[in-house]
Amino acid sequence: MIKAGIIGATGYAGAELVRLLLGHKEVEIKWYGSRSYVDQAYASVYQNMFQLVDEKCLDDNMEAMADQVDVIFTATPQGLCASLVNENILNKVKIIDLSADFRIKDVNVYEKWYGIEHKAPQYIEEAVYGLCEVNREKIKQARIIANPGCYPTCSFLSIYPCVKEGLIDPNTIIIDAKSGTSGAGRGAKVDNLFCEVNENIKAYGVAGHRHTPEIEEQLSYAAGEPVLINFTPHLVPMQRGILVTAYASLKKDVTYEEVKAVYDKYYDKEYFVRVLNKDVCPQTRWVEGSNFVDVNFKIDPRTKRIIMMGAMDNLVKGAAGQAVQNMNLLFGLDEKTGLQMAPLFP
Ligand SMILES: NC(=O)C1=CN([C@@H]2O[C@H](COP(=O)(O)OP(=O)(O)OC[C@H]3O[C@@H](n4cnc5c(N)ncnc54)[C@H](OP(=O)(O)O)[C@@H]3O)[C@@H](O)[C@H]2O)C=CC1
Ligand SMILES: CC(=O)N[C@@H](CCC(=O)OP(=O)(O)O)C(=O)O
Repeated sequence: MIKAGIIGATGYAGAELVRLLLGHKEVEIKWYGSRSYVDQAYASVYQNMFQLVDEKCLDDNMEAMADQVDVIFTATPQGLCASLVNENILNKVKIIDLSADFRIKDVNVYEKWYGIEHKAPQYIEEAVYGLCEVNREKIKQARIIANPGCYPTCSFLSIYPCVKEGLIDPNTIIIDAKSGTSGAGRGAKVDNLFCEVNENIKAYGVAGHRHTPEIEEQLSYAAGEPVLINFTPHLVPMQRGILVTAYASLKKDVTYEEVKAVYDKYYDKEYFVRVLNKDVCPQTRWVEGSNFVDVNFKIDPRTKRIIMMGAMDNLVKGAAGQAVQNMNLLFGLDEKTGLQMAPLFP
């Protein structure tokens, strides 16, 4: 059995990790880490875990945790994982960080966009960006996994084949994305109150959202050249789900069949990326609660642009599910272990 500890088990991403790991036949959760609920029963914080989890919440002592577990998930605010990790810990356990601390290779870019000092820049280079569909082999050898951001996962996987095969001019990419409010976490914020969110849709972080450099960096690797994008997220009155609609100029005339062949080349063997049938648009409801990303595209011959679309559950493939997928790779398990649940509907 793999022994797991979660720092931030009481947040939304952490709670989703608990749900997924309870259903994983090779994992035992040994440490439910919290900041505000230390010594309180985990099931008193999340009543869905009544009679399923008997343990109490513990603190965020990563050193002590590292003596008791094989893998530590950090589902905590930006900066916390970097402030805790050290060589002694990394010699004992694998770290899967759901925050952005190790996603961006240039520490100056991280510090500029996140507005905080990076406390462990010495580990940025060795950390592996945990997008399994792209970095599978590197992930297997890693000590630290930088679990990708939710918007970056959905955006990148929707666009990746077109960039990788040079079908589009990557510097014309515009990404319009929408997220349910669980993406903002459980912490109380006025912007996320029911009256602010319900019956409303709003853009935020326009021309400045912190996921912009993460998406640009990954697209740059795929394109083999620096890529600049426009990225606009929107908050929508749903609990879960991310929908991405991305636009880019085609470099040449292409047919549906040619582009479909490109998507199939990258995703035919990828269980968690479903390329939908012609003219079917991804919808968040058809991936909810699952680790699937549904993608598709439509060519607009009038404007010579292509519209690339993706839908995903921000808490599953966008966070906890992807973290479990990474853990499976790290421990030599079938990548799908514990993640083969069908999407939830209605
Ligand atoms: N929500 C999402 O869809 C996604 C989130 N993520 C990332 O996952 C991480 C967690 O996000 P999310 O679950 O939404 O956030 P939440 O606000 O819901 O949860 C934050 C968690 O971190 C704990 N925490 C906060 N401050 C500290 C601290 N100083 N020391 C120890 N623990 C602390 C909280 O503990 P307590 O509650 O006990 O105070 C809580 O368990 C973030 O880095 C986020 O970017 C990534 C992809 C998607
Ligand atoms: C709706 C909402 O607020 N979403 C969050 C993104 C989700 C998240 O927690 O970010 P990571 O994926 O980088 O960890 C945001 O815009 O900051």
